[in-house]
Amino acid sequence: MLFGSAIAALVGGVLLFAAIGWVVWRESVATETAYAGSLAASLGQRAEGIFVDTRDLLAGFDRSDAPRCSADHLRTLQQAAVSRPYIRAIGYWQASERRCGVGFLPPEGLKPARADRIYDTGVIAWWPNKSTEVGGVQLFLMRYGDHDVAIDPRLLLDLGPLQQRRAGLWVEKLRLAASPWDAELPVPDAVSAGVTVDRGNGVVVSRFSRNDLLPIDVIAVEPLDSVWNRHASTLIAGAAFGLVLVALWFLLILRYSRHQLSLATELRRAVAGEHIRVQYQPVVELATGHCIGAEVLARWTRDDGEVMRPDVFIALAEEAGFIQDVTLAVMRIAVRDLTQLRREFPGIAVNLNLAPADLQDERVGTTLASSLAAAGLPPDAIKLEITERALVNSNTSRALIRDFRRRGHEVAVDDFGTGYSSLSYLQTFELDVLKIDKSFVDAIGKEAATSQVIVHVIEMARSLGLATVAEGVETAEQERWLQEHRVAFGQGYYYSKPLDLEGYVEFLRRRRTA
Ligand SMILES: Nc1nc2c(ncn2[C@@H]2O[C@@H]3COP(=O)(O)O[C@H]4[C@@H](O)[C@H](n5cnc6c(=O)[nH]c(N)nc65)O[C@@H]4COP(=O)(O)O[C@H]3[C@H]2O)c(=O)[nH]1
Repeated sequence: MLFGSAIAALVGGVLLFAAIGWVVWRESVATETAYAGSLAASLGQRAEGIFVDTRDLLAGFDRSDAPRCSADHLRTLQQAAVSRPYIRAIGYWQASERRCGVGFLPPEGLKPARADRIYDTGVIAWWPNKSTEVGGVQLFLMRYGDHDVAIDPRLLLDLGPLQQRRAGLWVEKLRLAASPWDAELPVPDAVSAGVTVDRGNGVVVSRFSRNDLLPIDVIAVEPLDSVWNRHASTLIAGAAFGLVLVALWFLLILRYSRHQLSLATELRRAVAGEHIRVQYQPVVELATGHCIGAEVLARWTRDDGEVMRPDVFIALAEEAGFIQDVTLAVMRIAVRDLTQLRREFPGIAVNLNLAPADLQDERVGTTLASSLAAAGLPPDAIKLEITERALVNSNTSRALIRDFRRRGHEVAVDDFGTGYSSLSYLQTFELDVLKIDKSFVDAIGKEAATSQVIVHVIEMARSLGLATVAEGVETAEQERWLQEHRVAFGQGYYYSKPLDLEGYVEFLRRRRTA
């Protein structure tokens, strides 16, 4: 069972780790996808900017007063060409002939053939071809007004550190530039605008299109692998860290489980070896101050002297499945002590705590009956306390409670108010006493919301015909309040802490003489 929870913890840890990994990976892909989209846009906007700047430059030349092809005119053109790396030459046209120009030109000057396009924007374009080739590079010519420029198309894409990315620039259907220059790229018509994740080909493809001056398209392609490569180190570091955490978590759970397991074994040994002790906490009649009995509380001191709290070791025995052995051990001591107590204090009774598992079969009931009979004690010498969570809706527990009462035991519901039992639910069980939980008694005289709940609990008990015992009474003020509200019995440090048998006998003697 304990190892079961260790395995569950491991599976939970691994699942959590996987979930975190998946989210990190998805975020990485999303970031990269967004970046790939913005890559096409930024490359496209830059190319567009070059065209617009060039058009403005050419318009400026047309406005200049310098006599055409004069030294002044050519100097102005030269300055403009030098300051723009993508401009290889600037020329002046008269009618349909290039008259003069500057730049890196063949000896006979540029003699471009017929223009390829004349756009409504006033731009005239020559696609790169043999007649625009200078120094082995076919240039893109763009004329506006009476001037033109020869642009090195390779410089239209500022590629920067592209890594495994590929990008291309199209003007109309013509691929003007690409990086790398022979990059395999889909044509713009085959790609929808924006960003597309093409898992089949393992790429993210983005397209940017603009038609302000010329119709341009930029396609950028990014392999999904490169997303992994870029984020691999972060993911691996995260994974390693996560694995270390899961391993630590598992070791911790394993250690805890082993500790619990060895603790359970030690407890089982203590129960079998009759090393479980008990203490008695007096229950007092509030109207008279008489002690009418006590609650039996189990005590366990470990082999190394450590005193274990009962709510810890009772839960451990429940989890490990031998709580009935603990109940029977406590019962044996209580019956033995009762024979002594009853000689001096006839009519005294003790309350025995039953765990939910004690109400699942008849073992506790039959052993209790035979033990009492063997000791010559009447059944009313032992009252039974059942926690609210033991009042499960089972026919067995209902029948067993009925049997206990038929045999003459009073049955109390313990820690009432800490569970979710309603009045109508309680009605379905045959009970005698309702023990009001300490948390409600604590709230007496305080402004806490629970301070009102106790009033309802008392009324509820009354309407069901149940006697009431207030648990955890610590002050005279609480006692007074409980008396005023006609609560029958009280138990708590105000009267006494749990006592060994000798201490309890002393307590009873003092109360008798008081
Ligand atoms: N602060 C404070 N505490 C007070 C006061 N009056 C009583 N108590 C404590 O409240 C607990 C009352 O027992 P419980 O509600 O049945 O709660 C018990 C009961 O549920 C369980 N338990 C103890 N013995 C047995 C047993 O033999 N069998 C089963 N099944 N459960 C047991 O362990 C729980 C804890 O027991 P204990 O540690 O002995 O703690 C006891 C007692 O020492 C008070 O005025 N102030």
